[in-house]
Amino acid sequence: MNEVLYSVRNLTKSYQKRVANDGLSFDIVRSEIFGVLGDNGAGKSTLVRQMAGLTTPDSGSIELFGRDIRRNLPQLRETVSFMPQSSEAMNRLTVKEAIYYISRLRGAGRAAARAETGSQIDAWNLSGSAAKEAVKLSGGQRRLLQLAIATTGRLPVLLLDEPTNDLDPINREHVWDRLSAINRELGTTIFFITHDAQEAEKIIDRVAIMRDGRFLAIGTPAELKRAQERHVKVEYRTRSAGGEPVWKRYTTTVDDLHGIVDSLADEDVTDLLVRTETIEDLYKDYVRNSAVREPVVDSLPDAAAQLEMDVETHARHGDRDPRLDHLRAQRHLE
Ligand SMILES: Nc1ncnc2c1ncn2[C@@H]1O[C@H](COP(=O)(O)OP(=O)(O)OP(=O)(O)O)[C@@H](O)[C@H]1O
Repeated sequence: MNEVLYSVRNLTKSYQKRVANDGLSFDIVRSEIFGVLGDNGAGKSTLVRQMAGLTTPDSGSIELFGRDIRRNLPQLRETVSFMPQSSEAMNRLTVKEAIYYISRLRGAGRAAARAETGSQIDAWNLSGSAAKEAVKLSGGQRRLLQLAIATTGRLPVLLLDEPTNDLDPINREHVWDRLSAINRELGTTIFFITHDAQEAEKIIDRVAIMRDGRFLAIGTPAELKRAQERHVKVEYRTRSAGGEPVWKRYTTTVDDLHGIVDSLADEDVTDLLVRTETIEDLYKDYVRNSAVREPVVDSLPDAAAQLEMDVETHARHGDRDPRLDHLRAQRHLE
């Protein structure tokens, strides 16, 4: 059942002359995991802060369950838990106290709040710092505390502004696994902003790629990748150029892969990576080429056009290479 939970229409927000959100329209359905990727200053935090009712739009609307959020702030507070990029509100409380009081504020009795505090401390790898004041935590521990606070009380919607910022690789993986488990077990709807596309991709149902206050693309990872069908990335480090090792990177098709890999036999290759394209690759493509791309999934260039673009980019950079010649011959680009 695709019940629309959030409905955002023509949302516009400017700061002085800077347009931070430029006519955004999209829905979030119940129990989905929706991620927003975008470059610095794209307008992501502005968007999520408006969805949390903390910033007022200049124009457009944000509805939650069909009702304007600004006219229903009590409903918003009971339904939505927002984790900002940073917060000092709990600085003077210990980890244990912060979670306990949030649990109480969200309706738990004393015993239930104590139990929830214990389980949240375990769930978010905070047992080593339970008695520490928030102000004395490291950046990563503070992020884990923010996540513990956001998920305390099991509100049905989570809005998370960069949930894995400051975290080491193991905790990053843990956070994505945990968010996925919360979504699966409780049906929690999760909307987040991230720069951690590679990891986030594992749990995302839909993703939007944002730049200059607009969505360049929005859809499921499979929809966005449709245009890159059968595309693979080949990256290798070689010393054959003489002297210093250099990394070389190509986008190619599965059909052309054999020729490329065969040709590497004559090179002094020290590292080789062959992988399918990720959402992070798509994000970089969209952001770098945003001036020439149309802002909807349906108008993504087809696979051949994408390949042509990549090969031309290498050619413009004067990157002459036998493998590129091979590609050009294959695709009759010259
Ligand atoms: N309170 C504010 N006053 C003035 N300008 C602001 C304010 N908040 C954001 N902006 C501007 O609006 C634009 C979008 O900012 P926003 O924080 O939404 O971007 P972001 O995509 O979240 O960036 P980042 O990934 O760097 O966190 C930026 O140009 C920023 O300088």
